[in-house]
Amino acid sequence: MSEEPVLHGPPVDQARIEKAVREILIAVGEDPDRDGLLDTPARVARAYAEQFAGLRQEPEDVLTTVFDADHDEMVLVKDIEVYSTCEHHLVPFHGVAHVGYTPNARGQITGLSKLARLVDMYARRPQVQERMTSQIADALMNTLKPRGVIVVIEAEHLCMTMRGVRKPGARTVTSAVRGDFRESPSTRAEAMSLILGR
Ligand SMILES: Nc1nc2c(ncn2[C@@H]2O[C@H](COP(=O)(O)OP(=O)(O)OP(=O)(O)O)[C@@H](O)[C@H]2O)c(=O)[nH]1
Ligand SMILES: [Zn+2]
Repeated sequence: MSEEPVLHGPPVDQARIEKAVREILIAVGEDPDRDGLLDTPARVARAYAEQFAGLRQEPEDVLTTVFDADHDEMVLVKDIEVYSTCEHHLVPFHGVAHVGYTPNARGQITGLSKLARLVDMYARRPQVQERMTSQIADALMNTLKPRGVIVVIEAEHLCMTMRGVRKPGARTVTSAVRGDFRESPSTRAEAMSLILGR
């Protein structure tokens, strides 16, 4: 489905972002009134409204479809492309997320796309990778009540590549395991081998 996401709370204050971006341009020694930069503050405001839309969404807005199915074994969606914004430098980090769960005894499952939507929702906030990983796992546990959840995110942080320590290619891997993935080493090992077996 391509429906517009439900957003809660006041809309992004675009005028305020525009004012701030103009100030930043002046502060770095640019002329915000030159031709190429005239529309930049408004563009950044629109881009931020999109990049941070997840601040005004909750998991229930995204995990809208729950089916009863006769399947109570692992479901895993691999290689969900993820773009987020590092909350320390406001530059992107990007990579892939792998999200798996074991349905509960009733065999309750959700639409596969909803797992990717959940990743997107948390990615569209100022983030650190560790928190985003746990938030996705906890949201799935709370809404779908599965027997367990595993979330693994592999990402490259532009704050580590384009600036600062400058280590292009360094990838950060984070994982969050809940329920049977935490308790049972064999369940976790099965998921990890499916995730790593490309
Ligand atoms: N744990 C964690 N750290 C992150 C993430 N994104 C960025 N960082 C780190 O946040 C840290 C911020 O460190 P500071 O020393 O406060 O900032 P800084 O002077 O800009 O640090 P450098 O990046 O080392 O130049 C850096 O080490 C970043 O690599 C993330 O998702 N998780
Ligand atoms: Zn950063």
